[in-house]
Amino acid sequence: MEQFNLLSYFLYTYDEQKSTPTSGQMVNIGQRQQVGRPRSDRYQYREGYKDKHTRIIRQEDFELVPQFIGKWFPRNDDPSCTMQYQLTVLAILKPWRQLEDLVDGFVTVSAAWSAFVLEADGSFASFLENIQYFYRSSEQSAKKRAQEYPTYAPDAVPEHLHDDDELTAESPDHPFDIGHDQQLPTWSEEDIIHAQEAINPREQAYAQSAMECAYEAGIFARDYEPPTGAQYAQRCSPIDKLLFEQWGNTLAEHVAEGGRISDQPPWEGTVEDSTANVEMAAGVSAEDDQSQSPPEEAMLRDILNDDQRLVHDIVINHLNATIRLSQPEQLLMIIRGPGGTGKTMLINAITQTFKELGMEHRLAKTATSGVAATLINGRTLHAWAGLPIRTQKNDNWVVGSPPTAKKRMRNMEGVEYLIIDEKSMATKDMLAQLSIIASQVRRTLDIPESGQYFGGMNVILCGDFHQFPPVGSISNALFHPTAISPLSIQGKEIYHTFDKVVSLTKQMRVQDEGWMTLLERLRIGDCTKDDLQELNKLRLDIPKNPSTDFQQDGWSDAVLITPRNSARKMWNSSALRRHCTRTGTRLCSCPAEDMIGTTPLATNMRMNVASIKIKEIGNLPHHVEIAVGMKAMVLLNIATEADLVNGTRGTITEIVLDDREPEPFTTRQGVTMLRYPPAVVYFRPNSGTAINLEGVKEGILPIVPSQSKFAVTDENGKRMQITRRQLALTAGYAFTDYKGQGQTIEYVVVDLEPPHTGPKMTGFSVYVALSRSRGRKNIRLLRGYDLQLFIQHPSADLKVDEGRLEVLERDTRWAWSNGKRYWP
Ligand SMILES: Nc1ncnc2c1ncn2[C@@H]1O[C@H](COP(=O)(O)OP(=O)(O)OP(=O)(O)O)[C@@H](O)[C@H]1O
Repeated sequence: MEQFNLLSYFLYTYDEQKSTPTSGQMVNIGQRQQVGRPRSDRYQYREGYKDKHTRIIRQEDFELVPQFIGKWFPRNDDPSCTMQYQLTVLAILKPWRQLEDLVDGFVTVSAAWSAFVLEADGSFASFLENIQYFYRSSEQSAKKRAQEYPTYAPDAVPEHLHDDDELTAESPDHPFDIGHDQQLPTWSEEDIIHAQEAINPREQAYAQSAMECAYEAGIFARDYEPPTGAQYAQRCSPIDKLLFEQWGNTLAEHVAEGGRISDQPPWEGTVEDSTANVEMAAGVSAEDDQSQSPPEEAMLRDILNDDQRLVHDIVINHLNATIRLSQPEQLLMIIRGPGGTGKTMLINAITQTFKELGMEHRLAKTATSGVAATLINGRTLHAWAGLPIRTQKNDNWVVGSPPTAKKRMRNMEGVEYLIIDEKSMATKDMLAQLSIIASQVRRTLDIPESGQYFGGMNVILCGDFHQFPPVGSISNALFHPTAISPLSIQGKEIYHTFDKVVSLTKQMRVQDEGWMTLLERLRIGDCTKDDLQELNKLRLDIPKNPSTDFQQDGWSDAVLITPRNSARKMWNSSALRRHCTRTGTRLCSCPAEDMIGTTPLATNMRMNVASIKIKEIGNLPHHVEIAVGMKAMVLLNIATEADLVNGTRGTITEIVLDDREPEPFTTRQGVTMLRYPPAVVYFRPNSGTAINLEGVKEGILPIVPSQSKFAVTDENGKRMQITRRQLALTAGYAFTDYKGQGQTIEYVVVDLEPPHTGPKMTGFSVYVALSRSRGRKNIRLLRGYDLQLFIQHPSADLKVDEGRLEVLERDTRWAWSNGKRYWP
């Protein structure tokens, strides 16, 4: 074995404990008998090393493929890394025990290398050839790409490769021609795109198998060729561009300023999908769907069910006492209720009554997420109260920076009632911070000291603890008993002072009784055998189930809810190609525009950026694919007040290209590769919009590229600040379960297959995903699921807290129904 090199040592030998009988042998006590393969050769380790082990040479027909972890091997034609190349190859192919054996008495590495090359056998040459093959292939594809698409990456292919000569095995880059002076770029455009799109193989496998189910079910064809003859979008003029930028700034101000623009009919925000282009499926008539659009003049309180009405009346009764200056005791109330029981509708009804009484300035509506805030025409709690995103030791978040302090004063002035929706995502820390900030601001506003939490402000927590818990850890959730930091201890105390509790129980979204009871049991992990059979009937991957016609209106644009981004991306990509093929529209790929100051990034820097996580570059993707008429979703809070927030869904109605855009190039796959993000895309949000910009059609909002700034270290270790411009948009045919929270979806395909990587699925995520539809007619399961999530409660701690809330609710209802109206 002395002559084994590192590669052959690992490929052809393995380690085993001396006492274990080897495979291929059968040992009989008494009479030793050998059956099967002959015994393998064994070698002792050197004295002092692994005494109880032997090294065994593998049987001849045993095949292993080596996988080298780490960066690619250095190339043989780059003089700057010749020594590294030679040492790497020697380390792998030359037998050695100590590192100095690599040079074997020679003075220089290059002399040791030459001596070794002279004696090396054929396998050595093919090993080197394989290393170099990678570089040759990479250059070939870069060259091909440059020919196909000259404007896309003019700097990616060096001048000398633009000639027509094919590189062959006899070309100057033969493995033994070391040291000629070709200076090639380290990365090709292909490498950069690979790095940008790099995805964990297990994630990829998860997504790929989701797509296989979709192909089998007839949701997508395996190949689509978007039409290349379709009309190109127009370029804008430099003057138009200024106007678009102005629009972008006007919208952006509505995040920073927080000023209301106009009043939106409250019910508009409760409707998930624009049904304008989507015909109702058989059996669900437009009349059935009246719940979505109450008549214009109706007072929403008139259509509330009994539970909704009880909450409404408790709050308004308190308001009336406040108006009469009766100084009612502080209202700290919890509204509970499974998804679809009308919490959002109730908040909108309460708002309407506040308005009717001329008291809207006394009410602030917030939610823990942007989408939930939009649905109630409110703000995120963080933005409204100026809550710190991350608290650091010396961070003076209580007083806040001057702009934050000013914003808090403006938002809280006059407010006596605060609604916080989506309480499942609120944390104990958040509640404590809010209480401290509100008390501090109210003191500044000269509101008499009450010694109460939130400075005496009335607070209503609304939502369903069975939906997503806070980002990070479930132990931060309000219901969870863990409280270690002073803030969370205080938050827990505050949460426990909420004493008025009402649950909404009547299901208003789901119209299918059987599905409703199944969801009720699923919520508490109490599904029966029949429930599971019922679920199986909805699975698309069970051949005996009746097939669903995915060409039919409604189903033809069904939305996927999946736990993983990888599956979301692949589904969106296919759905977008299907859209372009169906409608004859052009598919454009828009790259992000990255600059250092006014200079575009060099190739190596682009490669550095490609490998950074998208979250660290402001959530603006490397590429965005768009087409006119496509369903899209907004990725950032572009304009909270204009309902353009992270998760807003809508349709792209028009694309206008950047004025610098060169003649667009279309790939063989039918994708038009743009050089810059478009100057503007016009977007029609499904939930309507409260703002109308001059020069823009009603109901449409212009989206201009968003900007993010981030830092990257260059080859010399210097930090460089990069500005990225990109559309904060993605296709909206699939989204993650997290983004599904709070939405009603007309036709939905749900993927519950346990992911292979990352956080596990929970009872919460399964419940959120399955409770988006109105019934079994409109929902399908893409494939299997983890049974456990259906038969065990999602959280024992939640169960305990629910017991406590039930007692409070009994008291609340008893007092109310016995004529005690709480407040004078
Ligand atoms: N009293 C009512 N009369 C008619 N329709 C209603 C009523 N309450 C709610 N709805 C309708 O029921 C559907 C679900 O209501 P809503 O979105 O308010 O529920 P939710 O409890 O907020 O759901 P989630 O927890 O999933 O966000 C909506 O389409 C809404 O318009």
